Amino acid sequence: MTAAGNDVAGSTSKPVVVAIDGPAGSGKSSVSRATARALGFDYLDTGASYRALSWDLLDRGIDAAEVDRVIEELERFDFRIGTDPDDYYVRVGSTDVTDAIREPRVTAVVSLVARIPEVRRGLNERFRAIMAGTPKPGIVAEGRDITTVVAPDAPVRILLTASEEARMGRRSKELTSETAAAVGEALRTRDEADSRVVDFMNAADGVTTVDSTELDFDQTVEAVVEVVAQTTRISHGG
Ligand SMILES: Nc1ncnc2c1ncn2[C@@H]1O[C@H](COP(=O)(O)OP(=O)(O)O)[C@@H](O)[C@H]1O
Ligand SMILES: Nc1ccn([C@@H]2O[C@H](COP(=O)(O)OP(=O)(O)O)[C@@H](O)[C@H]2O)c(=O)n1
Repeated sequence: MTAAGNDVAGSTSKPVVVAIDGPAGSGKSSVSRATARALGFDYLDTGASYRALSWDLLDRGIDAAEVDRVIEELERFDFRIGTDPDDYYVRVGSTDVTDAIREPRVTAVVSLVARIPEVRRGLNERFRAIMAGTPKPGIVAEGRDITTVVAPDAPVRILLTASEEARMGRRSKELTSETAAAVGEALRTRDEADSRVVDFMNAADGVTTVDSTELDFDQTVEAVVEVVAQTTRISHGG
């Protein structure tokens, strides 16, 4: 798999980027991580950085609507993320926020933070630096605008979708502190807000759609790995 990855890039020095976008609950994080593991690649969860910045703003009592203060905070935002699929962590300064960034209070403000263009530009620069700096032969990067804005030239670009019902069902299974109805409503509201900023519901030109509605987790990972393998074959002229 490692050698195949280098073939996609056509070089041993430039890491292969597998870009994956999709709505909340489509399986981006879990499927991307498992795909990275299967390919011997790194894994970049871009949503975690939007969440970490949101956590940091809440921690400092900064209102996400105060755009100037958010931008100021972004400049000093000391953020670290683990890109090894077997060693995932998220840190802000010396605080481990891996679990805290999933709390509903963070989820509730993240779209407000993510709609600020300066925030997107600043974080995108960090994502590109992380992708370019991976010591692995490739990196699976997932979010909402990886296939279109962050890495539009990636050799493999995938839109991972699932029906709203399936996505809500998966999410309500994992968050036990909230009712299924509350989880569903929060997810719908967030997708709506996020969709106003970037289109992650329709595949852009050249982006392959993987619909996981009828697939279980392992089948979804296999489907994504197959898209990567197909790209490799195409690059070989076969
Ligand atoms: N194809 C699938 N079938 C069933 N459950 C899945 C599938 N893909 C992902 N999941 C589960 O759904 C939940 C949401 O997945 P996650 O990776 O967090 O999605 P996202 O990052 O797109 O919000 C997780 O608990 C994950 O294990
Ligand atoms: N590339 C990205 C990734 C996330 N985001 C924002 O970050 C939030 C959290 O992303 P996430 O990937 O952790 O969300 P889930 O789909 O895992 O719930 C999203 O709701 C978006 O507001 C973004 O704007 N662009």
